[in-house]
Amino acid sequence: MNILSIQSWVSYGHVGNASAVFPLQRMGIDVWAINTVQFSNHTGYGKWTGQVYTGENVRELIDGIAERGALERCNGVLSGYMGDAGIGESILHAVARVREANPNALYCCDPVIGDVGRGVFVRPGIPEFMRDRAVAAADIVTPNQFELEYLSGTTVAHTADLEAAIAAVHAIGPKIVMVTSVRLDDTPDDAVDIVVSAGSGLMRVRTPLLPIGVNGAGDAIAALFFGKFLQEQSAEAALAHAASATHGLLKRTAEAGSREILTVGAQDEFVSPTTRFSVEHLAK
Ligand SMILES: Nc1ncnc2c1ncn2[C@@H]1O[C@H](COP(=O)(O)OP(=O)(O)O)[C@@H](O)[C@H]1O
Ligand SMILES: Cc1ncc(COP(=O)(O)O)c(C=O)c1O
Repeated sequence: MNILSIQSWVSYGHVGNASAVFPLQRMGIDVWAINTVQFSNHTGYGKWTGQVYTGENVRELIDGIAERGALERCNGVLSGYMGDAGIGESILHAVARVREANPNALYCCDPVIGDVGRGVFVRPGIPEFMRDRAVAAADIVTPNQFELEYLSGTTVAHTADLEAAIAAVHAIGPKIVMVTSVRLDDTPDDAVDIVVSAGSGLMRVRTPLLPIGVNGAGDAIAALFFGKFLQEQSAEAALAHAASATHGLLKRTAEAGSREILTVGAQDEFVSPTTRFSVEHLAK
């Protein structure tokens, strides 16, 4: 199994490819990583050093891999934090080239735009590119609740709003939608939900809310979901695994009092999560 993963790189800590690549490798998946930026650390610290790559930089790596004749063995493309809107076209170029070489390959787009606490944290043009181009090309999308509201142009407070917003995203193209960090008006104060729609009703995993705020969990959960989906061809199995593994990772991170997620220290969670949460099928 091979995944082409196009997202950010940080030297210190774990977001983007530095959060996604190792969990996938630990699951036995080979990852061909292309970095959209190389930063010292994630932008949640407020300060960082490093470079944002151009669309051309990203494109030449894709074309270089294609020249090796490898794309027919690529099972999926995963994209995340873009750095600059100009990189978007190169990601779609990658998706087109991979689909040409392997018509069964899937594209999973994590539409990294922002979150409830920080608002939009990407450069101008990226939110619009995600909404108008990337999501339309994707088979699977993994927005958090804030990003779901942006993509659907709606506000999500009740279950009916969530259903309508997810339906609006399906209408753009993706057959599978995973919404992370779902907190509705009836969500218990001590819980956080992950909701997946794969065509026939909503599936939900509810986990305890931990007393931490970290970056990179969204990148990990998208990778875990996509990897498991490609391995098992089951959205339910992918949801159960991704939610359980991410919870295990964050529980260990909270216990250690770490500002960075314990991608290496908690690696067993990516294979055998300590607590396996079950999937509920929500009634219509
Ligand atoms: N404080 C927390 N307590 C429990 N789970 C969390 C917490 N923060 C994140 N998670 C888990 O990680 C998932 C992804 O995190 P999220 O913050 O939504 O990612 P993103 O980076 O895309 O905003 C959430 O759906 C949830 O399962
Ligand atoms: C460089 C970089 N990549 C990716 C992300 C996305 O992180 P998260 O998984 O928390 O959405 C961030 C968020 O700050 C970032 O700074």
